Amino acid sequence: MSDLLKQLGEAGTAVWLDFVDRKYLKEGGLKKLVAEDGLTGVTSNPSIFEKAMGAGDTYDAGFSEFLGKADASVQDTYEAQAILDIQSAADDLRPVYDRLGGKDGYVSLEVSPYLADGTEETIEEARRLWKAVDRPNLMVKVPGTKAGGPAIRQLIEDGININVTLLFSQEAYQAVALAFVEGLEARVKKGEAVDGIASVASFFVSRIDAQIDKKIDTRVADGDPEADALKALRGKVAIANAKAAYAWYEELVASDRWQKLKAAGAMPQRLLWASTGVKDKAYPDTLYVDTLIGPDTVNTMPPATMDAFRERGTVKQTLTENVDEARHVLAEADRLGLDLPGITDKLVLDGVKSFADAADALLGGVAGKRVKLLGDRLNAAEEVLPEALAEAVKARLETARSEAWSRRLWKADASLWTGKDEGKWLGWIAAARGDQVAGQGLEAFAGEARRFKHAVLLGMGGSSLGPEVLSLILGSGEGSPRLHVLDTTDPDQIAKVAGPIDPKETLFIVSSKSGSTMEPELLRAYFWDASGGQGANFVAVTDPGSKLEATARKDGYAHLFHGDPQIGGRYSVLSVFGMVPAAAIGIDTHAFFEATAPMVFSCGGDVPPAENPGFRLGAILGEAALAGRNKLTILTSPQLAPLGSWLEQLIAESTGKQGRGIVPVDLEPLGAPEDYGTDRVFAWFGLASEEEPDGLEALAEAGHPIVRITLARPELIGQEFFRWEIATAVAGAVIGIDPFDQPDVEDAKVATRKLVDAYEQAGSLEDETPIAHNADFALFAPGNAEFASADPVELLRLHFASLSPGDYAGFLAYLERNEAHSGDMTDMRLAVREAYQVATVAGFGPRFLHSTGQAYKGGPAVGDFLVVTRDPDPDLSVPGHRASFGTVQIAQARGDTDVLAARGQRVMRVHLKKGGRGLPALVEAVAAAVQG
Ligand SMILES: O=C(CO)[C@@H](O)[C@H](O)[C@H](O)[C@H](O)COP(=O)(O)O
Ligand SMILES: O=C[C@H](O)COP(=O)(O)O
Repeated sequence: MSDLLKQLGEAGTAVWLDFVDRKYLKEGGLKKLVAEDGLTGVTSNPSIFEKAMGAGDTYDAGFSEFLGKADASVQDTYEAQAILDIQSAADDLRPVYDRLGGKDGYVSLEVSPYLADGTEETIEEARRLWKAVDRPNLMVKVPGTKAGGPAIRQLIEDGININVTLLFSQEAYQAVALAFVEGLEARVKKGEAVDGIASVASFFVSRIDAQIDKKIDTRVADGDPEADALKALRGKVAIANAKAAYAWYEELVASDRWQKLKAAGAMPQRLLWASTGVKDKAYPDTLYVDTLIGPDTVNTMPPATMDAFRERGTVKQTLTENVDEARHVLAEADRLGLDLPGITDKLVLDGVKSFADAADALLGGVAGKRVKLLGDRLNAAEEVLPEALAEAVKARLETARSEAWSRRLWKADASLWTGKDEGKWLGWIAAARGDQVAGQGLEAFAGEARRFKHAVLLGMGGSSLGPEVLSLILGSGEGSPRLHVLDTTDPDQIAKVAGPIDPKETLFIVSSKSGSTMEPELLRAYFWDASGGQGANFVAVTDPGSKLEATARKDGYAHLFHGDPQIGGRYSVLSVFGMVPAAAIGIDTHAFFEATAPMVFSCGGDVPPAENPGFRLGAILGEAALAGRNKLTILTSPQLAPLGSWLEQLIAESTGKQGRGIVPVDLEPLGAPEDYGTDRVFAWFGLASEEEPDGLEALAEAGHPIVRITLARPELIGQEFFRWEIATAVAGAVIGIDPFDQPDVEDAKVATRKLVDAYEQAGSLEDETPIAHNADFALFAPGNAEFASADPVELLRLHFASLSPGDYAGFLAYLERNEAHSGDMTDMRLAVREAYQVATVAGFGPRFLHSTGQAYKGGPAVGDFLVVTRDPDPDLSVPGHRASFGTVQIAQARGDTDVLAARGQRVMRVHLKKGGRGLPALVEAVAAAVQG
């Protein structure tokens, strides 16, 4: 066997291997090279790990062992394996390191390429990797970018061995060489040792020729008059560039400045030739080794180059040979306008990008394997999309990958949306790991709550819908109270809850982020009075400093739980707003977060968009909306049905604004494919144990887009909270809106407030004149608009007749939310859907005002609304207020109807008459109207 590689090492160029792979290490490949070829080092980079881990199953055992220990992020899952490989390679090289007294025997591990622009992050990561690998013969690789320079200086000062990578130009090399010197000098100044600190400067070779040669070939083909001079430079510039760098190195180590450090024991930063596999097959495959041999250098070779050199390399001191000729080559390149500086600048950027791309591919691959290994610990999602949408989603995910959306979202980068204050609204990400509730004493509170028979939650929207989902899907624990959610001003509904409970045996949870929302304030006043002012039975959940906090303190509430001001209401279920009520009813919040964690990690900033379930879903929702499929139709198995109300608020309030966005459609019974227009996307939620309804598959077959989500058990519902929060934020980025504001909810609140204030003054609401009426109901139109007929059914017919494809019909009832009313609403929806094949939505007021109301007012102006009111009987008065609950409810209906009309929606109000047949009469009239 040839000993050319050994000779190469003896000639001063250390032989390093540019390759790592677990199987190779396990089979003793590296040890063999050390023994037979005098190998003294190893380098790795993101592309190398991508090749090693991306294909095959070598790493699967390692991944599953790691995932078995604890759930972990994709980055940690990958990194744990990379560190094991690097440690193993370092151990194989340890005898070399010991034998050479630390002069060689190193293994390199690169910091994340995503950090190439961040000095502080690079320093932090390098320190972390140094500690984690815990081997003296590790070199941490740091890119020699602008941000990398100061990091290198600091890390050398720390005493960490550094391999500076991605060096292409003389300037960049000289800058990092000086950073290295400065780092050592800083140590000397502090009286710290400088011996034993190793560094290499990785100067890339073949990539330069690949670019220069391409330029030369184009110009020659184009008949450049300097064709001969250009051709003479082919395959020469990269080597000349490397030789010039070495010449500068020689000057540096001869300088007084360096000699002082040398006297203190410092080792020089060797030049390492990287990218030494030839790219042009016309060149000898040992070109970038043969030509770059000289003292105190390193050549890191891919296996094929190493094999080639072993067979036919030439060992000769070439680096210091023909230096003048090298300078001439560089001068010629300059004279001929080949723009080496431009090329090297671009190569740095391309290099960072290509390592980032490799890291994306690697992390994407690991994410895929992780999903398989997690099995049903992670909720499944399966998508069936029509071709055009599938293409658009694919393209969006690729854009999102190259623009680093997942990392940017996790870093709260507002430029992902409209660049306003979005970055201040991402507290829900940390909350999903349980961070927001940690230390709030939920376990003790859960224990205390067991003395109550009932728990009544008073709150709206983000403060009520999440807790309702948790209580309806998971139920109360043994011995813990039952939860009743009151998010209404409807007197019947309030009485339904107030009637059966004994306030002394009831825990009241007053929940309002702002602490100033009207409904919970009125409900608080009502139940405070009913309880006889029992502070021990009340707890408050609110943001710090709110009006509710002041009330809770004044009235001696048993507990005050603070929310995070960086979490908007609809994103707050995994913070105290969801978890305090959950704890109160005996849900083990610790176990809940543990069950949620796999999705939080799957949706992590380190998981590229295509493999990231939250980003995938967000891309689907966003692209579908852009293509006119903006009605997200929620279908669920019976047990998961309560999720829809929470989802409605999240989607509608986050995306429905500026005339754009997604209108969620919940509780509309599943129909046949022809019942639906082309404006739908379907989301199905089911438990693995439940049967999927027939008909779902028919929708997919008919070309409707469907995402099917399956949970192994109900306790995994927290995963859907997080998946959909991420997806909604991403859809917002695709649609181009701020998913964290709700500009139109406020308008309805203002309109209501005006009416209620007027009532408090005058004792009555302003009179209105119906446009038509019959024995059962009267019809009102905003602004008392003129209508063509006085026949209510005819007016309803005209109202619905304006529906065209892509529109939707809405039924908004300011009534008790009960089964009978819900059933009647469903009947009206189905009648309209059957007649016009449009999407239909329904909501109970004022509950929907804090949820879908945003999209109805601010979203696409294609809604056709019927608002239903009645005079409550009996009404309920609110202690300390002139206006009763019933009056407030009517005021809310009238105020919102006016705002809807002002936003260009078609809207009519139907007032059910006292003594009439109620909602069934309207059901009949609607059926007659749409059939007529
Ligand atoms: O460690 C280093 C440099 O320190 C090497 O792994 C370096 O990244 C590689 O040699 C290059 O990335 C390979 O470049 P190329 O052959 O793909 O052009
Ligand atoms: O979703 C939010 C609702 O409008 C309620 O807001 P709040 O929690 O500040 O009372």
